[in-house]
Amino acid sequence: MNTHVVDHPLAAVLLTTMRDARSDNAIFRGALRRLTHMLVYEAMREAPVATFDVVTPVAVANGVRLAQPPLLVPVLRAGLGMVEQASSLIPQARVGFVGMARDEETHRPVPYLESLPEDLSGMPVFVLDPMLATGGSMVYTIDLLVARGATDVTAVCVVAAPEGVAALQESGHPVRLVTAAVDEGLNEDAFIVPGLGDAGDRQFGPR
Ligand SMILES: O=P(O)(O)OC[C@H]1O[C@H](OP(=O)(O)OP(=O)(O)O)[C@H](O)[C@@H]1O
Ligand SMILES: O=c1cc[nH]c(=O)[nH]1
Ligand SMILES: [Mg+2]
Repeated sequence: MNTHVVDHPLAAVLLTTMRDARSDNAIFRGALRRLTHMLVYEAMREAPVATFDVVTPVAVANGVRLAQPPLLVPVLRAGLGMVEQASSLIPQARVGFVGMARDEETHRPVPYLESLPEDLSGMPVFVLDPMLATGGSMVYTIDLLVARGATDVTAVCVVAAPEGVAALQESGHPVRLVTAAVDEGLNEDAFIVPGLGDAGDRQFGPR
C-alpha cells in the first residue's frame, strides 16, 4: 500500500493548530478545512485528465478537465469537517456518506448510516476521515465500497497511527493513504499519541 505523508510547512502549521488543546471548536474546524485543501490537492496530483481545445481571447490552447472526478465519502461525524473543502476543490464530485461511532469498550466501529451509490465500478473514491487509529472504521468503510465494485480508494486523513496503517495494508483492499502525519501509536483507550484528541468532539462538542 502506498502511504503519502504530506510534508509541507503550511500543512505542519495547520496540524499544530489542530493538535493544540487550547484550540477551540471554531479554530479546530478552520484548521481542518484549510488542511483538507492541501491533502486533497496532493491526493489529486496523479488524477487522469482529458484534454480538449480551449479558445482563449487570443488563440486556441490545450485545455484539460478531470477524466473521472472521485466520489467523496466523509465518515461521520469527524469527516464532515472535510467534505465542504474537498467539494469546493472538485465541484463535479458526487458525495456519499457513512456514519459510525467507535464503541468505547471494544474500540470497534458501530455503523449507523450508509448512503452510497449502488455501483462504484470504475469510480475513484476518496474517504475523508481525519483520524486513522486502529483502522477499524476505515477498513469497515472500504469493505462497503469494495462490495459495490470500487477498485481505487484513497483514504484522506490528518493523523494516522502505525496500527491503522498496518490494518489498511493487511486488509488487502485497493487503497492508498494520504495523511499529514503518522504518529507514534495508540494508548490503552485506542487514542492516537500524541494525536489531537477526539476529532468529532473537537469540531462539534461531545456526543
Ligand atoms: O481507526 P479507528 O480506531 O476506527 O478510529 C477512528 C475513528 O474514530 C473517530 O470517529 P468516532 O468513532 O470518534 O466518531 P465521531 O467522528 O462521531 O466522533 C474517527 O473520526 C474515525 O472515524
Ligand atoms: O485519537 C483518536 C482515535 C480515534 N478517534 C479520534 O477522534 N481520535
Ligand atoms: Mg469521535
